[in-house]
Amino acid sequence: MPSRDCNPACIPRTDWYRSFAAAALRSPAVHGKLGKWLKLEGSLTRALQLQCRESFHVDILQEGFARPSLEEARTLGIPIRQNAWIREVCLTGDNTPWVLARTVIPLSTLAGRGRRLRNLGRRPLGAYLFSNPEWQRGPFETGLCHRSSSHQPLAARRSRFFSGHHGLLVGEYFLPTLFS
Ligand SMILES: C=C(O[C@@H]1C=C(C(=O)O)C=C[C@H]1O)C(=O)O
Repeated sequence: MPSRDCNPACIPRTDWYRSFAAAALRSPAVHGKLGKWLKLEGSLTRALQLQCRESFHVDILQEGFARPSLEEARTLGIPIRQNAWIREVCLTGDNTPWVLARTVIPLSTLAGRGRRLRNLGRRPLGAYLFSNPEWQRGPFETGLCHRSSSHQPLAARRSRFFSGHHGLLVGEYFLPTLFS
C-alpha cells in the first residue's frame, strides 16, 4: 500500500472507476434487488454484515493523499488542484468481494476531529459516520455502470456526507458477486 503521505503520483489510478462520471452511469431508475441496495438508507456496512453468514471485513486497496478527479473536486467544491485524502476499499463478505468504495475527503474535513478519518484502518468508514450524529448524508446519485468485463461493478451509488461546512464524497460500486 502506498505510504500515507505520498504525492498524487503514489496513488495509482483506480482500475474500476476513478470517479462517478467515469463509471458512465445510465438509467438511474434501477429496480429489484439491485435497486434495493442502491437506495438503502443507513449504513451499507451494517447491511452487508447482516447479509454475511461467516465473516465481513474491509480490505484497504489504497489510501493516501492524492488529487481527486476534476469531477470529484467540483462535486466537493474544492480547488481542482488540491490534494485530498482518498480511500479505496473492498467490502468483503464471506471472503467474497461485494462492494468497491472510493471516498474522497477534502483537507479541510481532516482538520480537528476529522483527523480520525485518516486513521480508520480496517474500521468501516460507516461506523464512524453513523455513530456521529453531526454527520448527515445528502441525496444519492445512482445508476447502472457501463461494464467492459463481467467482473466489473453492475451498479453504483454516490452521496456526500456533511458535518457543518465540511463534507466528504463516498462512491460505492456493487459487484456482481453480491447478487450471485
Ligand atoms: C459510508 C459507509 O461506509 C462504508 C465503508 C467504507 C470504508 O470503510 O471506506 C466506504 C464506503 C461505505 O460502503 C457505510 O457503511 O454506509
